[in-house]
Amino acid sequence: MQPFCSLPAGSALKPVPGDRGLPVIGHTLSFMNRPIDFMRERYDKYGPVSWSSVFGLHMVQMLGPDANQFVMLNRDELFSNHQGWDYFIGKFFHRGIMLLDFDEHRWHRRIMQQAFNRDVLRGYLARMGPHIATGLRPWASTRRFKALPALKQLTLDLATDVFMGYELGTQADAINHAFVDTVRAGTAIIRAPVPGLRWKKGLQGRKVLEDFFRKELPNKRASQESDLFSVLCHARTEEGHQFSDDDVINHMIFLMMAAHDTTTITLSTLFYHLAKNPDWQQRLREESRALGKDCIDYDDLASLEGITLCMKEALRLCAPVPSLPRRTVRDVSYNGYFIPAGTFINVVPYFTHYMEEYWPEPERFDPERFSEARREDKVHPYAWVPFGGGAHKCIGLHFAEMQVKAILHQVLLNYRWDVPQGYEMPLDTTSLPVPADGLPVRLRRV
Ligand code: HEM
Repeated sequence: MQPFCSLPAGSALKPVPGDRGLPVIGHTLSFMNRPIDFMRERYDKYGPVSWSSVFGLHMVQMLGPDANQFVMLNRDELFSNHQGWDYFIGKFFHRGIMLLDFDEHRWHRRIMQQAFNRDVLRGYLARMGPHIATGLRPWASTRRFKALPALKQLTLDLATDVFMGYELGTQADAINHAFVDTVRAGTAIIRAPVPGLRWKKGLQGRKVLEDFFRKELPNKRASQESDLFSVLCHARTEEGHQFSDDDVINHMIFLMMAAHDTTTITLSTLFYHLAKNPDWQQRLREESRALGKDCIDYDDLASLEGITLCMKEALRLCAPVPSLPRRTVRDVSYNGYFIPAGTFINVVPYFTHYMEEYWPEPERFDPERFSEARREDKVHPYAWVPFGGGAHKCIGLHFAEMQVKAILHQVLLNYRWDVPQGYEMPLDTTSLPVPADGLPVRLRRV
């Protein structure tokens, strides 16, 4: 064990325990390739607060619901989002709202909130229904169907309409690649622009996206439509605050990323578990049939109870944003430990969701654990945190619920799907967690 730092003279606090790991790469490979086992080992060895070297940084892991609450609520403004996320994705998503802090963040969030109020959400959902129907049609004739690429394509097509208000046409591939590259760049091990590697591709991706949004911006300023791009151009607080052109571009790039991969991951996790649990799949199908309509409306959302339970369980089993980085802006004392200003911190929803201390049989797909009769998530307000918490809590969580329900509803009405007996989905956790094999399923029309 190596102490993280020396203590201030006369301090009654303890130094954070931990160890660096291997020379140069530290614990990066374990952190990326087997995050839950790695965190469990650290937790069992050192407790909820420990340090290790990952991605070239000395990072303090603060594990478990209490630590989540302390860091995410951030009551005394001890933790900077900007300084945490900037190291990983700042080059690709700079000035995205998640990378802003404190007063400046609040200023942007108040404007952005208008793009996510109930009436605006209603408008987005109305746009989605017909696009989903069109997007699902070719699935039936796809040979060797894989859920991940199909869902990714569908959510991207939806985003281009709901977010931007038009079809991308021939530009679709370039924009899709640009997104994939910018997202993957965040977890590059070689953090320098070496041609062909993640970092460089991420920079190129950002440039493609910036040019695209800047070119389209004057049209959006001039018209007033119901898509998100247009809403952001016109959003105005009561005090008259509005986004500049640069703000709109930075927020659009961030929002497309924040919405796209997270929703795709949630849907593929649902696809997997519903394939393995045909009783649940059928229960949800019957619930959808009972609605008696092809496309759901906003007021139907609450009645799709089965999907609500399954979605919560999918988000528990595979948190699309597995860990949240922060950096201390002042010295912090937590649980008797001294954490100096300038320390990288990591809170880990992914690990929290597998802690058997809070979740009975954490590996098991058991949506009923969220039912009113059981409410296992109530064991601690920060035990189930797929959307984070505090000032930076996901602004798109209702959007995500709406989109997942709208898609799954139509999939259930049109298809049934399964996987071979004994199939276990391999997860690639080197960036955001996705099925490593694309999740091949056998799809049939119902
Ligand atoms: C299942 C889907 C989603 C999950 C699991 C998810 C998860 C998260 C998490 C964990 C955070 C907090 C990050 C932090 O504290 O550092 C966050 C923030 C954010 N999310 Fe989501 N998200 C999802 C969908 C969406 C969608 C659909 C949108 C937009 C349409 C969106 C937009 C945002 C934005 C803008 C932030 C930053 C908020 C702020 O800093 O004030 N997310 N999300």
